[in-house]
Amino acid sequence: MGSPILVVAAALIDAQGRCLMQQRPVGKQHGGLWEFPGGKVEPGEAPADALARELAEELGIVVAPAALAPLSFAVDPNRPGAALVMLLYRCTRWSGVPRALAADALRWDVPRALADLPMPPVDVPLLATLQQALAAPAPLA
Ligand SMILES: Nc1nc2c([nH]c(=O)n2[C@@H]2O[C@H](COP(=O)(O)OP(=O)(O)OP(=O)(O)O)[C@@H](O)[C@H]2O)c(=O)[nH]1
Repeated sequence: MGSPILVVAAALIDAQGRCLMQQRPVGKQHGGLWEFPGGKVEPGEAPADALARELAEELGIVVAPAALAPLSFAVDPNRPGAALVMLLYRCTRWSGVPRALAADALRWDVPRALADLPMPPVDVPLLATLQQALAAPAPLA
């Protein structure tokens, strides 16, 4: 197996505790499935910088890398050649209104409802972790 592919993704959470998922365009790998916005880390790029770049490209929003809080990670070994490692960050602060610049559709909903959507296998445990994190009492500031 070669080097893992590193993918960064964001759980954008609004004031009502809803999370944003986007639908991958039909024709791409995982086309039609619902995923967290994000993408591959480029060589030499810090993960949070890569995610801020992807969120600007895909949603047209501005996010400070410091506003991206690591939440969890998961490994998708279900690929030829190399495993995919996905780092999920939680984010509650951004500027702009997310638009579907790279996806077929966007959807805001509570994690419990999003779990019914078809999604890539690596997203399933990450969404479950997010659901638990949002259900837990808020940490002391
Ligand atoms: N952004 C994102 N990608 C995911 C998720 N789950 C998951 O398996 N992936 C996979 O991780 C990879 C993300 O890379 P990407 O979004 O830059 O891929 P891409 O095909 O759009 O870009 P590329 O054409 O430049 O390779 C894809 O293979 C995608 O299917 C997820 O929740 N969010």
